[in-house]
Amino acid sequence: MMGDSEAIVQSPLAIRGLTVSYAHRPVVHSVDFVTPPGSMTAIVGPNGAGKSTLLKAVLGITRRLTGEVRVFGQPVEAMSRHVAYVPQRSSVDWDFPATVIDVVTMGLFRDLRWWQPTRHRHRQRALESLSRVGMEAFADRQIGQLSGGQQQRVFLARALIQQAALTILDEPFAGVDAATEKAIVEVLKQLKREGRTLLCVHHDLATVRDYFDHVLLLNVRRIADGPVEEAFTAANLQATYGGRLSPMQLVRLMEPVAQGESRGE
Ligand SMILES: Nc1ncnc2c1ncn2[C@@H]1O[C@H](COP(=O)(O)OP(=O)(O)OP(=O)(O)O)[C@@H](O)[C@H]1O
Repeated sequence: MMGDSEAIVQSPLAIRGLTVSYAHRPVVHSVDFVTPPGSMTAIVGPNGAGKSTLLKAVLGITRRLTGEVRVFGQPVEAMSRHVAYVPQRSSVDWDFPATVIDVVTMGLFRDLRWWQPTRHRHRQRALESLSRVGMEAFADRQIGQLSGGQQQRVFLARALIQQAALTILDEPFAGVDAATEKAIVEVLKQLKREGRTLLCVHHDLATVRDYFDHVLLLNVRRIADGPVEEAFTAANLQATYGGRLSPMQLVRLMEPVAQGESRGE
């Protein structure tokens, strides 16, 4: 049986007592959460539940009021090269003049020195990442000329090039078509098969059980977390979403996914 401290050292992400406040109002309150290695976790909760804020606080983009974030037992600040981040597409200025390959190569910035020109080897790595998301042909395109789904694939390629142990994604399926969603899910599942850990803010409750093996239900506080079959229950969803989910929606969400069937298709 693994002790608490051992579990934290082995865990790609361990959060303890995390609180974030805006204007003295806690929007994330006293959250404890540990990801098992190689897991794929959905963070779900209603609008304004603090999901994006939690991710940003983990990454140090937003200031933590209290709490501790550890990556494989070390403070996250010392482990940033092992953590890749796919931000919300809407949070980025896509008019900024940059090509697709520029954006993907940015994923290597911790390996580059300012005096080093981007080497042929780096371009090759960027092209490999782009080919994993079906975007190799767009390498020299301006990012402002891409569709929403293509932008999302480019962001994913930027995370892939990092070969990080932990990848954090904020709504990677928002505003993408079914084909892109399927392509992204396949890439994420492949990362999981490689033993990498994924943590993903996700809005579509109907696909949680098909795409993810773990879930964190959040509404300012941690309502529940664990393997999907244990934590993604009608009672926990009710506690997280309150009256926003009808009894019929809850019943549908509890129906098992048929073997070989993907709810996302
Ligand atoms: N920079 C900010 N300054 C002040 N308040 C903020 C800021 N960012 C977020 N908030 C507030 O914090 C709360 C949590 O926001 P957050 O974006 O983390 O929620 P979310 O669960 O990701 O929501 P959604 O599902 O709508 O994306 C909201 O009430 C939001 O208005």
